[in-house]
Amino acid sequence: MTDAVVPRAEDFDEIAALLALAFHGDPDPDVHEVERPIFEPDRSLLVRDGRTAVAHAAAFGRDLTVPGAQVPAAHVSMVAVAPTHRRRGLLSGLMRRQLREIHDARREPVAVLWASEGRIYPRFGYGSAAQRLVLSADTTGLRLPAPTPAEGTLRLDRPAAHAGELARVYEQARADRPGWSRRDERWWAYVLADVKSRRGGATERRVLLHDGPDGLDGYALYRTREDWPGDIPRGEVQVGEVVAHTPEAYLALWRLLLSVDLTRRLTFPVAALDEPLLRLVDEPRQLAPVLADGLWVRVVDVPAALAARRYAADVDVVVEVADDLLPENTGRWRLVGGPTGAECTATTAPAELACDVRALGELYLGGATPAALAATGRVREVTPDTLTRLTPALTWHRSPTPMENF
Ligand SMILES: CC(=O)SCCNC(=O)CCNC(=O)[C@H](O)C(C)(C)COP(=O)(O)OP(=O)(O)OC[C@H]1O[C@@H](n2cnc3c(N)ncnc32)[C@H](O)[C@@H]1OP(=O)(O)O
Repeated sequence: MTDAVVPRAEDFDEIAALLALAFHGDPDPDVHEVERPIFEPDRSLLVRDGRTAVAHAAAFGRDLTVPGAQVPAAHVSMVAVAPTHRRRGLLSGLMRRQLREIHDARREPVAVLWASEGRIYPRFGYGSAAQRLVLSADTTGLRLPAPTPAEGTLRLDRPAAHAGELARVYEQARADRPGWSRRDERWWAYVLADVKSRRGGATERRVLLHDGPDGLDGYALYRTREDWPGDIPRGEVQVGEVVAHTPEAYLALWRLLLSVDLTRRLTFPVAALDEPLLRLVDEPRQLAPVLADGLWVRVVDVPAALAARRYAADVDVVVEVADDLLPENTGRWRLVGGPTGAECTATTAPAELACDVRALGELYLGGATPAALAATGRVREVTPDTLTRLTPALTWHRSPTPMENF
């Protein structure tokens, strides 16, 4: 078996075949053509046994919105180990090397990923940072507040014709949404790609565009799937993302999505924990929200990461961090910051709070409270009242949202 190597662009099909094997799919040239443009070979690591690819992990360079700022983040994905080579430490080797390379390059203070299973990544220091609600709604009789004249007009179309407009709406909203990643043209093409074999029996993707008084101010991406049990219409609306700048746009989009003729169900797997829809419908229980993990954050460079985000209130605290994989992070750090900026430096002062690097990841986007993590034992209050003092600074006015499973 070889040590992990950096693959070449032409190795992509082999890597895609390994991913298909690990994720129980068949190699699909249509999927390959969608994924090829986002593949960054020089950010990938590949292990071969003889001439066969047996393990792979990739990273993509994208900016991530964090509380009050944008941070370059290694977006880790395309992780797979062949069934014949699992549980021999190949993933562990790839994760260790990948984290070391991200750390030493000093460009990206954090790494992020979506996990196929929640138990895989905590051992590598990833913390569940942006949880989501998976909505599986029974829309029968579900009502929203009555429309007001301020609601604008809706247009329905194929998304590819509107990529530029969608990008503008998304980009404007993204600045205030921790957990959202920047999408350049390549990523918009990836997000809007609509491979037939991946539709699961649903229609092609559609875009619903809302025009308010100042033009386009919201959109929704969705599909529908027909279902006629016993000749009774029970179709499903599958919502991918909803972005709206105004309450009127938000309401108008959801009004249509919740009332598509011949449908009785709606799914939306990436609702925010503070999703307004839960407070708008007349029977929130019919949305049947289920809590799930979404975006996991690995703080790779503690002082750079803590200095890069903003804090909702002034903070001055000494934190003792433990990191088994990147020992440079282990030690005491003084964080001084607030709404306009922050500094984080090594210190010999006594610690007021102690935590492992996984807990820092959980706290990083402002979604978890220090007290909740103290209850897990991953955060320890050394000086009384530190948890109470820190909570308003570390949390944020919006729940972080895992917007896109990359
Ligand atoms: C960001 C993403 O791309 S997420 C996608 C991840 N990929 C997949 O889920 C595809 C299918 N699964 C796989 O390819 C492999 O099983 C992987 C990548 C999840 C794990 O690869 P492996 O090489 O088997 O992991 P490795 O041998 O390094 O395991 C390290 C430790 O994690 C544990 N572990 C690894 N995967 C899992 C799992 N799915 N569930 C539970 N424990 C796991 C191992 O038991 C081992 O524990 P130990 O150190 O206590 O013995």
